[in-house]
Amino acid sequence: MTQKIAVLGAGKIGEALLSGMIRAGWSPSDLLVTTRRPERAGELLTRHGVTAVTNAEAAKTADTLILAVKPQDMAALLEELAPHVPADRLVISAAAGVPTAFFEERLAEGTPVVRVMPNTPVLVDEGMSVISAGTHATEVHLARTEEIFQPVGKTLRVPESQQDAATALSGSGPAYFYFLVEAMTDAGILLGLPRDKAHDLIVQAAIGASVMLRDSGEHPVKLREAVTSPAGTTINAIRELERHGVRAALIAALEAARDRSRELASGGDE
Ligand SMILES: NC(=O)C1=CN([C@@H]2O[C@H](COP(=O)(O)OP(=O)(O)OC[C@H]3O[C@@H](n4cnc5c(N)ncnc54)[C@H](O)[C@@H]3O)[C@@H](O)[C@H]2O)C=CC1
Ligand SMILES: O=C(O)[C@@H]1CCC=N1
Repeated sequence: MTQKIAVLGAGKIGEALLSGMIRAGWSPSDLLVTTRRPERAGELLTRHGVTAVTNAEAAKTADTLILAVKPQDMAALLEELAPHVPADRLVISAAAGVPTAFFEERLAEGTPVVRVMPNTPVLVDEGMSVISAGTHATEVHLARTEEIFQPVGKTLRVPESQQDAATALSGSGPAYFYFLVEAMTDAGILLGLPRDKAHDLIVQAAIGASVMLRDSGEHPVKLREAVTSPAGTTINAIRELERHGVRAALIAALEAARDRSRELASGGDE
């Protein structure tokens, strides 16, 4: 069997994965992409040297298919693919919400399906890809999936019942941090700093805090306490964050993301 990998629906996350696989040493000649628009196929060829084919050709020639279209487009893609996917192909879905059963019902009996929730930091090899096996996916299929996703960050296996929560925390997670940086940069403007300086200060605080969280082994409460001097500046800010219900807002926000992931289980409602 060929060892080709095809990314079907090479948009933001599909291209991020593609670039990661090339950085990790996959030869562009062993990779295929499918796109809806010919201009997009041209862009991917120029940027990554990867050839675009039709979905049917990808299904016939690649041993691993990574489906990276929107949940709302997944039913149509599967309808197009199903007649061409032999049951020995590994089908990996990166779509939010859509359960492995959705694919299994539409593909040949016995097709191994793995559900993965990556996030955009795969672009800088700092992604997190949360992985769950479908009914027919074995250790071999999970290991193959990890081989693809580990070079672009970390991987974590979870039972599929935890994927909607993982999507809310990890798939969407980077967006919350960008939102916070944006809001804190606005605060810097209010305090009279030029925007570029405010941005640099907040980004470096975020990087420093992230590295300490990752490398110190300390609980975040301990790290925050070390910043919070008695009768100092930080505690005044923390009091305002608590007064404005930021903790509750974050809990509600992630719950809403989890709920949307659940709604997308049937391929979404557009
Ligand atoms: N953007 C993100 O941070 C993450 C996205 N995802 C998932 O990845 C999937 C894609 O999301 P994005 O990359 O953000 O969306 P996107 O809209 O950038 O990419 C989807 C691509 O699929 C193409 N497409 C649609 N139908 C097609 C078909 N039948 N054949 C070939 N190409 C087709 C579209 O033209 C588009 O380029 C979604 O299911 C999303 O839930 C998962 C984790 C993170
Ligand atoms: O917003 C979304 O639906 C996708 C899935 C996780 C991150 N982006």
